[in-house]
Amino acid sequence: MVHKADLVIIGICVGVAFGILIASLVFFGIRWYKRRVRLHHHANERSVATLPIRTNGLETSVDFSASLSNSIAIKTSGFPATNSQHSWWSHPSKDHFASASGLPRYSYKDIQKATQNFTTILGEGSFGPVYKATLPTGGVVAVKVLGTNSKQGEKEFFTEVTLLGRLHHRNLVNLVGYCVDKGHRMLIYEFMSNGSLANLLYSEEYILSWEDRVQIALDISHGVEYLHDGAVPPVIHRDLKSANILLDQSLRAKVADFGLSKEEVFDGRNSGLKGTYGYIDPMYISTSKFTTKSDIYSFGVILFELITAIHPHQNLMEYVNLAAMSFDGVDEILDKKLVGTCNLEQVRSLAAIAHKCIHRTPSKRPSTGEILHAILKIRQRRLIKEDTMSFTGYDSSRMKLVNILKQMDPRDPYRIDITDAILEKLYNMGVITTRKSLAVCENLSVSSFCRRRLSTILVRLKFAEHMKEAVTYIEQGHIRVGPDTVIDPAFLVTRNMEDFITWVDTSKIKRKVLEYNDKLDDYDAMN
Ligand SMILES: Nc1ncnc2c1ncn2[C@@H]1O[C@H](COP(=O)(O)OP(=O)(O)OP(=O)(O)O)[C@@H](O)[C@H]1O
Repeated sequence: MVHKADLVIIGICVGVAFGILIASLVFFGIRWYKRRVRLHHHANERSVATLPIRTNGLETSVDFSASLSNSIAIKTSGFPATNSQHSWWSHPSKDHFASASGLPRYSYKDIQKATQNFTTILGEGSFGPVYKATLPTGGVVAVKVLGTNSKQGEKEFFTEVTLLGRLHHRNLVNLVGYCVDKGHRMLIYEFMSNGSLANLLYSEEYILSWEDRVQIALDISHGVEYLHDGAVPPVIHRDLKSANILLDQSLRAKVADFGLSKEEVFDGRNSGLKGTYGYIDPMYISTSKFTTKSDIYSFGVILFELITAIHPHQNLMEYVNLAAMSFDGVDEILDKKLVGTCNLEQVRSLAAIAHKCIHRTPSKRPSTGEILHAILKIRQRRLIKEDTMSFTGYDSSRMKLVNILKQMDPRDPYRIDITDAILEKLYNMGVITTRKSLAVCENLSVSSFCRRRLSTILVRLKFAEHMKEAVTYIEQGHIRVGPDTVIDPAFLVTRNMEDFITWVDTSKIKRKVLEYNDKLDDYDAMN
């Protein structure tokens, strides 16, 4: 009996102890849970559980806690320490470590001071002005101020902060902080001292060398490859263009403005399209489906810009399509600042890659990895060192001329008739739109591409007009234009109009050219 009572007491004690244990677990569990909820709530600042980010063209939601842990993991591996950014500012705001993105958050006052009360404007984009900000430590950043009353802007703002907190690559323009204060929203980026690729490419004064351009193409492909294949989930840029490629002090290129949901393109009505005209994949226009291959199309357009320095808004594609009609057509549309300074074989190889990128069928366009590999091969390929005149270009141009001349009637004593035959040929090729003489061709209303191509041909043909037994002499490697004058055939294939004119001015040939032009005028008068 006693034995039984002992057992009951022991049972009760064990039960009570077990109860206390369970109660403690529940108590601490609830405390832990509440703490987590508080932290989570704090992380979302305004009790927003998820924020939309754009991935692969689809709206999706990112769990903040996951995004936070991701951003921290990324930052510790590749991003300059957040603490060092903290020390850039004299009085960082209290909650400068924004948990949403893992990026530091700064006060309006901080930025106002760093931008000298917003007087250091760098430029203005569709989201608002961008200012240069100098930090107390001397560090420089770029501050993009988003429009205060733009609803879209607010969404972009959170989208970008969240997304950029997770993304990091040396060929992306990194977000280094942000500001939400008194209704102001700003994105703080690393400063790119050489501005945009578009600015440099289209500047009158600046010359981007061929080597720089190949390196820029490589840098862009690295950045886009990271977005497409390195980021999880993958990111489609949606607005790749030369204005969104920024260059640092060593001219290394970084992709900017990714992760932004762009405004619709305005074309007089609601287009529903996003991106920038001239860079938009035609397949996206017809299907409204935006994929990584649409980015590849835009990248192809940038590659053609690098080769030609022709802006997509200035009929770049028209030039490209016409140039595609012959193997070396791209030589004719090569940026004139590069003529004689680069290897034409490399130019053609890069153009071939660009052509693949703009293939009509998206699935036939290469991946960024493939593009990267192909550009690397161009750079690494051992090519014969050439001086200012590329022999590849020289030979092919010379052959072209020889072929044109060969197709003329060599028995014809009158050069004027030869000219006419050439015109006929150019007319049939679609290079010129009317069969007038060469002398007036320059004034014809031909497309700008044709004019450029025509001027090249004109330079060559004007010489041809003064040749005696032109074909024979060209084939022998020199040209006799009179009893005493032999022209270096290199001038026949020069693609630099200015060099040609200078040379003509200082040579005996000038008189001949003038005589020839007079003859043509007479010929025109007769017809
Ligand atoms: N991180 C940066 N460093 C230096 N300059 C910058 C930086 N970011 C933007 N800029 C400059 O600020 C200007 C505006 O840039 P922003 O990205 O807002 O517009 P955009 O790309 O030119 O046009 P859009 O917004 O229509 O795409 C441009 O001249 C750009 O070169």
